[in-house]
Amino acid sequence: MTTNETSRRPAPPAPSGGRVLLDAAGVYKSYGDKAVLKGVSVHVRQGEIVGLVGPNGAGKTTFLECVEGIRRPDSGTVTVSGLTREAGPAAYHLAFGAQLQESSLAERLRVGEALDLFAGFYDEPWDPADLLERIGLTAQRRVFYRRLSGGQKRRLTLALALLGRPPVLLLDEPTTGLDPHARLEMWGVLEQLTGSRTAVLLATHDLHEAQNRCHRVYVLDRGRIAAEGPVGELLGAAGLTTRVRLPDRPWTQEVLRRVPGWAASRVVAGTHYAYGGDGFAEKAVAGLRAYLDAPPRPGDPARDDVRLVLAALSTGPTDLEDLYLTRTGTPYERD
Ligand SMILES: Nc1ncnc2c1ncn2[C@@H]1O[C@H](COP(=O)(O)OP(=O)(O)OP(=O)(O)O)[C@@H](O)[C@H]1O
Repeated sequence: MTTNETSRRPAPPAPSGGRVLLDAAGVYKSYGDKAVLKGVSVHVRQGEIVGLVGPNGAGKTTFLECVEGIRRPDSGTVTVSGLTREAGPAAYHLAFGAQLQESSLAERLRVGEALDLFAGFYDEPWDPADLLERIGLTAQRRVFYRRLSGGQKRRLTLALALLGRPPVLLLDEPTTGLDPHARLEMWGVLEQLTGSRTAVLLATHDLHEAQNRCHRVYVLDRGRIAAEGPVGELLGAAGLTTRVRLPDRPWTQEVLRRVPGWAASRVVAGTHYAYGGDGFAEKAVAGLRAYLDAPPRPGDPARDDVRLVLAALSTGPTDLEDLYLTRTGTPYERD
């Protein structure tokens, strides 16, 4: 009657004991009278890949731009590799490599020329030919920038961010627009190149990547950090280890919140997602079946409707998407 969904893939173990290479504390930023960052604190250690996730407009790019020195925070401190922007642009920009959400190069610059040009900014750059090989763009070495596909452009801008062998890497949606092969290659390159040396902070909308590839995540919502930590720990601490997915009805919220272990619900496009701790799914299904077996009482949902809901119901372990749905946006509300 009900479907059991696939199991959760564990997040990689976090490296321990690395130095904090990126330390942002209490960052506030407004555009005019619109407060976008409201006291954001984020740190990333050497060897850590940390995800920054959150809805459109949450402030992820603004935060990265504050770290990159493109924007000046109204208050708060940002230290990258022990430096603040007061060190001056030349010194500060050597402390990190950045791939912006959108960037573009001269249209008639060839891939190889771009790498040679940017390599000139650093004392000990990555060997451009080696980097091209690792990033999978050797065949495009003589191709004009304007002739590259969107995914190839993303790879090139990642290569440019890596060129100075930076201790900190800041990436704004690095895999957006990449096909599945290119995504895997990008992650392979990142994990291989960063090793235990680099601290990586990346903003992404791909929650599965954030969960499977990042040691920790920060969930940013409307300018505030709504959750922070390794995904598995966050789900356990919030009592959100089990998900029940079913069609939403006028009665579902009332019924489910009485089930022992219920922690949260969201309704998205007519589907009700209810979350709870271990064993919640079995209790929720048993609670619904009880309506079919017991004598009907006034106010109970119609049996036929309960049958339909049970037939469409599925259960499974939660993942970052569930944490995201319960920690961002507006809480459960009936229309
Ligand atoms: N230069 C600007 N001037 C005024 N408002 C801005 C500016 N840049 C961004 N904003 C606003 O600040 C808020 C946060 O934007 P930001 O781009 O940081 O969010 P985001 O989390 O990166 O979003 P997305 O996931 O859509 O990329 C949005 O409401 C946006 O409209």
